[in-house]
Amino acid sequence: MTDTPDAPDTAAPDVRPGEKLAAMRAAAPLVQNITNYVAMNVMANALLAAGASPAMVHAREESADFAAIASALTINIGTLSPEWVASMEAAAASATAHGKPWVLDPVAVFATAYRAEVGAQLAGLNPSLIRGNASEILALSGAAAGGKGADAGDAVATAEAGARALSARTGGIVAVTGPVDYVTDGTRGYRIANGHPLMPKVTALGCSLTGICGAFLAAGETPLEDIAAALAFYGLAGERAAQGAGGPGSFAVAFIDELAAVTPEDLAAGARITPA
Ligand SMILES: Nc1ncnc2c1ncn2[C@@H]1O[C@H](COP(=O)(O)OP(=O)(O)OP(=O)(O)O)[C@@H](O)[C@H]1O
Ligand SMILES: Cc1ncsc1CCO
Ligand SMILES: [Mg+2]
Repeated sequence: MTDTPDAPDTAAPDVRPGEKLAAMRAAAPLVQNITNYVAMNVMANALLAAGASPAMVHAREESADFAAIASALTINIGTLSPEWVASMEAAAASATAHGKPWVLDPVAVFATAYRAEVGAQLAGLNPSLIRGNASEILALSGAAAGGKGADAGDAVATAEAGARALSARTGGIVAVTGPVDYVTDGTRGYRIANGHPLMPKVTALGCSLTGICGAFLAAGETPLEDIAAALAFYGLAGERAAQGAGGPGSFAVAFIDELAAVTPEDLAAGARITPA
C-alpha cells in the first residue's frame, strides 16, 4: 500500500492522476499560448486557477524567443490570419528546437480550405499533442467530418481510429474530447469518462483545456498518462462546478473556482480513466 494520493487498484493504475496534478502545481509551468481572441481571457484564467502561469504571446517578432523560455507552447487556429500563421510556425519550430512540448488545437479545421491547409502544415511540425473535438480530429486525420464551426458534430468513438492514425503520422499524442474523451500514442490509449454536458455550452473551454494539457506536459514525464490525468482533472472540475450551477453563466464562474479547488486526493478518487 501507499500513502500517495493515488490508490494502486484503479482501472488505470499507471496514470496516477493525483500525483500528476500535484507535480503540475509544484512546477507552476510557464505556458505560452498563441490562441484565438475568444479564448484568451478564459484560457488565461483557467491556467491560473489550475496552478500554471499563462502568457498570451503571439507577435511574429517574439513568438520564437518566448517559446525558448516557456515550459510549454500551445497553438490554436480559432481566429486565424496569415501574420499569425508565420508566428505559429516560428514558435513551434523554436519549441521543438529547445525540447519544449507544444500542443496544437485545430479549431474548426474542417470548415475552410485555409484552415485545412494551416492545420495540416502545423500538424507536420511534430506537435507533442494534438487536442481537438471529434470532428476536428476526424478532419485532420483525412476523414469526412460533420462539425459546425467550433462545435463538434461527430461522436468521439468515430474518431478513435483516426486519432491513432494521426498519432502514428505526427509521432505525438492525440486527444479527442467530448462526452467521453480518448487519448492515444498510436498504440496505447485511455478513455476518460469525466465531464459534464454544460462544458460545451461555454465557449473556449476546449481551448482552455488545451492550455491545461500544455501545463501537464511541461511538468510530466510520461506524456500519454500526463494527458489522461489532465483530461480527468478538467472533467472532474466540470462535474463539481455543475452541482448547483443555474446554467452556462454561473457554471463558467464555478468551473474556474473548481479548477483551483480540486485537490490531488479529489482527483485520485474522482478520475474515471480506463485503458482503451
Ligand atoms: N457532452 C459532454 N459531456 C461531458 N463532458 C463534455 C461533453 N462535451 C464536452 N465535454 C468536455 O468538455 C471539455 C472540452 O471539450 P470539447 O470537446 O467541448 O472541446 P472543443 O469542442 O474544442 O471546445 P471549444 O472549441 O468550444 O473550446 C472536455 O473536458 C470534454 O471532456
Ligand atoms: C467561437 C469561436 N470562434 C472561433 S474560435 C472560437 C472559440 C471556441 O473554439
Ligand atoms: Mg475547440
